[in-house]
Amino acid sequence: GSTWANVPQGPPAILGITEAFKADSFDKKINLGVGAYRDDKGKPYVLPSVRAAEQKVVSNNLNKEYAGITGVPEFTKSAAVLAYGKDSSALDRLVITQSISGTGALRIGGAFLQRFYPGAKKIYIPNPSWANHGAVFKDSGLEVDKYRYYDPKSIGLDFEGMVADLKAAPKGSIFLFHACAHNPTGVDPTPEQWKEISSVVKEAGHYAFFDMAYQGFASGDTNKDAFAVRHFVAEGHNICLAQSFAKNMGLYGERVGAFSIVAKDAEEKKRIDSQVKILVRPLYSNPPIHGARIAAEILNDATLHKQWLAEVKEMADRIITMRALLKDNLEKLGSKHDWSHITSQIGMFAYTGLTAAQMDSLAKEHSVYATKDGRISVAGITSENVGRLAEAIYKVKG
Ligand SMILES: Cc1[nH+]cc(COP(=O)(O)O)c(CN[C@@H](CCC(=O)O)C(=O)O)c1O
Repeated sequence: GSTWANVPQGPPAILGITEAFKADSFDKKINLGVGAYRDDKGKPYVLPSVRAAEQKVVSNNLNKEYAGITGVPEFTKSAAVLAYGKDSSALDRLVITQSISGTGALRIGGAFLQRFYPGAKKIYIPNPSWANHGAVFKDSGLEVDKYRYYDPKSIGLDFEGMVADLKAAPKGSIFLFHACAHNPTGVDPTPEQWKEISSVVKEAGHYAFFDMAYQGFASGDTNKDAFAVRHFVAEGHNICLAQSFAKNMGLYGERVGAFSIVAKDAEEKKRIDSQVKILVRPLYSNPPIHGARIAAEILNDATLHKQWLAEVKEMADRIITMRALLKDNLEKLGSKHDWSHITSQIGMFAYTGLTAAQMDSLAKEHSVYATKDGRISVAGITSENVGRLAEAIYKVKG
């Protein structure tokens, strides 16, 4: 028999929605599946600041030699400042390595925790969380458990449940937090709630792992979106952090990210840094240089940095405008439901509260494609399709 006779058929991945969308011949079909920004014409958007930075990189005529194991230093140094803030006490005790975007950063983090975390090799992720979190940490060799996060009744944060689960977990547990723009719900703790979460985490001696895949893309302000990360560090949590530049710089396919660990001091930083290198070397040896060079140009050149901030704010503002338009259209159609969650949620996604069956009807009867959990990528909404989208939602939910 064949070598691979025992390989089972797996379920379709998240990107399966895109296949169904592509197969649909209806000319007004709408894809609200994948978490990638689209402009008001529904087209992928390459930020002008990214194009300009890329021109600069190309004109520098650099060679194509290997980067070091931890990547392009001009990138990792500036990514650290972006996340932690230029005056952060973390910067001189920070271990940071470039990664294969956010996913790669999470994977390095999971693998490092599996090797060296002194407590239980188990990570608690929010319920619900990004579809890939469970698999990334499971494949890292960690046990994965969930903490209460989303409240279907209020279509908001189950803050009491979250705090209760933080308190109930064994002391010194690892918790994963979305720094901003929670995926898939778009529901974030308020700054006040983050302060409470930080003290509960400190009280219980838990370890905080932040996933910041949308810095700047959530509110349009990179500092505001980094509040939770910076508050935790200021409160003395030596966190670890996964950064992605897929969305806020539109560098999706360039796979630009970073993984960092805040160490106690310079001596600890040296030890951790050596072990991160030992972990990364046999994984992929060293990361791709082109995207990191583009990101470094943007972050390190004052003019490009300013231009980029304006463009990332523009993307965030378009998303916020589409949220308001969808809510208004639903109300104009006469829907009696409270749709305030559509505008109170933040970031790429809106958790509509629609059931899997209703999401199925959206696809089958209305050619609107999104994941079964009721998540829609707001970036897929345009001023041209928002009316039809509202009608479709009104028809399946009322
Ligand atoms: C919270 C979160 N963390 C990490 C990542 C990883 O991104 P990257 O830097 O590209 O490795 C994503 C992308 N999630 C959106 C993109 C598609 C995907 O799932 O992947 C999404 O949920 O649609 C996240 O939403």
